[in-house]
Amino acid sequence: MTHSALSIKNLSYYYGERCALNELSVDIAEGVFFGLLGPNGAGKTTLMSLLTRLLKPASGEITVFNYALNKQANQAMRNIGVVFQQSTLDLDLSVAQNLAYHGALHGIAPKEVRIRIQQELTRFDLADRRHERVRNLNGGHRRRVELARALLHRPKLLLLDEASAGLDIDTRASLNRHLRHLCRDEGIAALWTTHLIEEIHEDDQLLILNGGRSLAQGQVQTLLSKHDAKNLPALFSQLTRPAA
Ligand SMILES: Nc1ncnc2c1ncn2[C@@H]1O[C@H](COP(=O)(O)OP(=O)(O)OP(=O)(O)O)[C@@H](O)[C@H]1O
Repeated sequence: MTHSALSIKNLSYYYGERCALNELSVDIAEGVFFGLLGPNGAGKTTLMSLLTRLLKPASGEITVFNYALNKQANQAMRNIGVVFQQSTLDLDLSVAQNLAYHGALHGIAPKEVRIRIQQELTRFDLADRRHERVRNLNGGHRRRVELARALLHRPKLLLLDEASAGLDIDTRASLNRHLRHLCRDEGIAALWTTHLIEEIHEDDQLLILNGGRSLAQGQVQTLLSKHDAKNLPALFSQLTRPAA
């Protein structure tokens, strides 16, 4: 039986009068790579901020592995790993130091932290860079360090806000592939937000968000048949085109 990793029900958020998210509902099962596609201003970062408790919803419910985010925040947050749009690495610390701080923040014993750092850096092909300052790494390697850090406390749900922003095409594709393997091989659920259509595949689960509203949700192939669209770019422009 598959379990729900993330359940969002009727979630709304306002900046003053401006509605940034309007009654959004989403369900993501464990082990699923879930794409969230939306143009600039769609509400992607607002959603990420609500999911990580940086913002408080105006209304609605968020549940992570059956823990209500507002009432059982510690249990819910323990299951979440995050990669924000803007890098949050300390450039003057080494790769290993950045990860060690994260481990300490999560209350993991130092010996165990050292073991996990080695495991995660090996997974991302960065073991030989562990003592290097983050400042000396290129953009793709920095992103991999952020992913390694996000996984250090062994979360079962990863939230990635435009994690591939600013990377070249090959590095973006490799990061995207890596995430898909994590979902498939380790049962981790990932919410991958992007405004780049090519990062979404035809067998992915997808939410198209625009103006804070869900325009479509489901498996891409099913959505294409339902809306009689020949491919995802066509569907996206059909759904997001302003009314004449
Ligand atoms: N701090 C803020 N104050 C007022 N309005 C805001 C604020 N942050 C975002 N908004 C507005 O809320 C809406 C959703 O913005 P959000 O940043 O969540 O979208 P996004 O999909 O992440 O966009 P992008 O792809 O450009 O990062 C937009 O209309 C935006 O202008």
